[in-house]
Amino acid sequence: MNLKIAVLPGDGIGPEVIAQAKKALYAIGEVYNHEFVFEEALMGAIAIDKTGKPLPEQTLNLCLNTDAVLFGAIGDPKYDNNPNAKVRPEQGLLKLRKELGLFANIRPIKPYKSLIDASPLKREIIEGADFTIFRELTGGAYFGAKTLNEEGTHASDLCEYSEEEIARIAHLAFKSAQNRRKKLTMVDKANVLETSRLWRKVVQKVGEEYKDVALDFLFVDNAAMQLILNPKQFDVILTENLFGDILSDEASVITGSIGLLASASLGEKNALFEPIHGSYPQAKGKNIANPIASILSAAMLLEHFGLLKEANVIYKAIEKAIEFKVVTVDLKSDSKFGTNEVGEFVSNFIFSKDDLLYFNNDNVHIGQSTIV
Ligand SMILES: NC(=O)c1ccc[n+]([C@@H]2O[C@H](COP(=O)([O-])OP(=O)(O)OC[C@H]3O[C@@H](n4cnc5c(N)ncnc54)[C@H](O)[C@@H]3O)[C@@H](O)[C@H]2O)c1
Ligand SMILES: CC(C)[C@H](C(=O)O)[C@@H](O)C(=O)O
Ligand SMILES: [Mg+2]
Repeated sequence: MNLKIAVLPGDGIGPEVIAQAKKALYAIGEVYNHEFVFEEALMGAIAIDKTGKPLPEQTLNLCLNTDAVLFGAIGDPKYDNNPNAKVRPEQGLLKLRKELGLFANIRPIKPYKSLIDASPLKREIIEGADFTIFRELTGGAYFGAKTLNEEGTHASDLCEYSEEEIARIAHLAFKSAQNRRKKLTMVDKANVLETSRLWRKVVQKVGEEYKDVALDFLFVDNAAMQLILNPKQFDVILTENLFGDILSDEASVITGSIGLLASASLGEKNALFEPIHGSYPQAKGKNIANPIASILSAAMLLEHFGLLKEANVIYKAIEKAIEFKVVTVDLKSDSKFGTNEVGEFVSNFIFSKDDLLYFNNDNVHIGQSTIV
């Protein structure tokens, strides 16, 4: 298969983790005879520094005219700590999501067996948890009208949703539930918010077309608690933009690190793949950021194009990296391995075609060669 992939490394740890995802895709291309053509472009704080804009036209045009986008992370403390900044890195990402029509952000959450103890939650609570969050990505308070009065003393963010915006992601979430354990939990704040009541009404109506899926509802405050108390109860969670953002960071704790969580952002025509974490500026340039979320985002990209065998090789490589403890310090505080070594392990695993992997003397070997 030939795929043109726009790569937006972004800020902070973005370039380091995306380099590892690219390595994995390159190895897949070589081993399975696919041609992946990568083209890099600017977005975020780095784009503001170089062009004055967080999403330059050139980047947007590239993303609109490509098969898929692989995105790292954006954001920089110089903007986070300055509420008066009018131009901000995050505007680039939001504009890109809107322009590409990426209304559904899919965030799978499943702890790895050998990492159960990396989570601060008890084994019996998280073992067997396996769910996916469908987060609406182009509506809600993120995109509604924003105001700030002249004195700078009063501000507002309008939260708006239309029936159509809710229905299109609801269909995707129900279809996903049909292929899983057939349960969909809609999370909202329908006891307070008008938009949430519209969500409930529309989701109930859409649900009539998916009678084999059990639909239930949770208020978001309770959902935040249930995620930690009993995450096994969830199969597919469907929610609006802001709640999905917050709940998915919370859910990452179940897996042991936010550095493990990947996502796919899908629209009618375009697709973007991104880790759920941010630019983690404290780790920039230190070779300590976990690249697994980005590598798994690349695997989701392959899956999106029907390259299931190839995606599974990456999933297996990550499982092996975790099993052999070739992981970054977020997962093992005394680890001697960094971002690059995890990425090397994964690409070596792909090139080795799963050939006799073993561990001795603190090194991982494939066949006769030492790979980390
Ligand atoms: N999609 C995105 O680009 C995105 C997402 C979230 C935040 N941000 C931006 O990132 C900047 C920092 O935000 P933040 O500190 O709230 O969130 P963050 O996700 O960057 O980091 C929060 C914490 O998560 C952990 N973490 C994150 N990524 C990790 C990784 N790959 N490996 C290991 N640990 C990791 C670290 O402990 C870190 O302190 C801000 O400017 C914010 O706007 C961007
Ligand atoms: C950086 C920010 C705009 C973004 C969001 O809130 O959507 C991030 O937190 C995410 O989860 O992708
Ligand atoms: Mg977020």
